[in-house]
Amino acid sequence: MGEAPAFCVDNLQNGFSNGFNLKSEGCETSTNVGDKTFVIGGLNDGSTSSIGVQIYGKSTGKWVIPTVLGTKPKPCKGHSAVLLSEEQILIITRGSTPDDCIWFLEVDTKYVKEQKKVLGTEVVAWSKGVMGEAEKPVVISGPSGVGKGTLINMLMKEFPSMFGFSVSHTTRAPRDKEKNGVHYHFTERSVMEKDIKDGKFLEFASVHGNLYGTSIEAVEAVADSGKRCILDIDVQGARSVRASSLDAIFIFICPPSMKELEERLRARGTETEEQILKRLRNAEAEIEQGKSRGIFDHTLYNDNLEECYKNLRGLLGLDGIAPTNYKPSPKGIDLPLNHSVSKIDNKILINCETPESGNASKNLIVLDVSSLKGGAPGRTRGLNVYAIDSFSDGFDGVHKLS
Ligand SMILES: Nc1ncnc2c1ncn2[C@@H]1O[C@H](COP(=O)(O)OP(=O)(O)OP(=O)(O)O)[C@@H](O)[C@H]1O
Ligand SMILES: Nc1nc2c(ncn2[C@@H]2O[C@H](COP(=O)(O)O)[C@@H](O)[C@H]2O)c(=O)[nH]1
Repeated sequence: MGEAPAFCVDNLQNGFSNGFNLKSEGCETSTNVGDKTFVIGGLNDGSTSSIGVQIYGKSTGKWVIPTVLGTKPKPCKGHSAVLLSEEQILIITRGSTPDDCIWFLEVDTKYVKEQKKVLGTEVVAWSKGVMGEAEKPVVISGPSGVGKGTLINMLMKEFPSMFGFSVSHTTRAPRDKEKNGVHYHFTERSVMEKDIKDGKFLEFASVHGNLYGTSIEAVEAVADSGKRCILDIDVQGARSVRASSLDAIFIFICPPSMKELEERLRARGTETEEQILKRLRNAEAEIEQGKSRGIFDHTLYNDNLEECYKNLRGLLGLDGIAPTNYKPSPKGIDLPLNHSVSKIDNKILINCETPESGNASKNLIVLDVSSLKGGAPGRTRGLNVYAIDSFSDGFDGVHKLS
């Protein structure tokens, strides 16, 4: 802390960043946000550069290396940075795949502010941009044995290309037939506690004597596959996610009675007598919290399984949708290496040059950021992209890319 970073460009204090907070040449950019300058970029190995973040305090005259949360962009051939608001910087990477070129660096969002308090350091958070109106994640909660897993399996079986499961971490021992990385990431408590401390979890809770948690990576992996994320978490976890910026639908599954819940837990045969009694004791409090206001958008009673599943399908807007007709949303934009970036209101204009028979023909890609949703931890949804073709030879037409 305090020393200028190795990749620092000259003259930062003398106006390195231009008046539009936009710079697209070289392997690093600098963006002014309030009295801080965010220098993004880094060490260049000749062909690609890895994206690091350093903060220069204009009033303190000191450099700070922040805690960086979320998965950062892969090494690329440079990037452009555009200040969207006092909260976030849009990063467009060069030489990346179409699904990996639009990123957001959150510098002062609600999530970043909270994490600054928790971690006691400067914090920034990466969130990848997702094209189009990706559907909200679905949080399913309810007492142990109520049938959450059964209902989720039915959804995933009927709509395999639509839903993806957020694989949680847990310190509990695997049951017969449970596979590491599929049902859970089974982990040591000390490892999980360190990862929690390092900000890798969207939420975590102590449930029935073990630690359970949803990693940011688990949710991002599903979003990256173009699928709608389903989380199976307890009520404490649901409350934490509700307080986060993950804009989700929250559904509480309620048993028809405690007697029926006990019978289901016993019939499942996966817990010892002591564990069954502990889960039943906890169930009463969970049901009470589940019914209280403020966490859940919907409650479904799982008495008859088929009926409950039909209601769940209805809630998620799946009635009348043929599973085979579902196509994951478009993945991204194919940007040429040479492009320049500018901003007008909520539109980011990307000028792409393609040399054709001696004449440079230009295409303009318009990135509409007026309807962004979600953000770190997780993905930023709602990016819309339009292309305007060959405007050097005259207007050729507009077409929507997402
Ligand atoms: N409507 C239902 N009627 C009868 N049995 C059911 C019903 N729904 C689920 N079950 C059965 O109840 C048992 C518990 O279901 P499941 O494992 O899906 O619960 P869960 O809520 O995911 O539990 P946990 O939170 O412990 O993972 C399973 O054996 C399942 O087959
Ligand atoms: N807060 C969280 N709760 C979770 C998560 N993953 C699962 N769970 C909940 O734990 C109980 C017990 O699950 P089991 O597999 O041991 O029967 C159940 O209510 C789950 O919903 C998580 O990541 N975070």
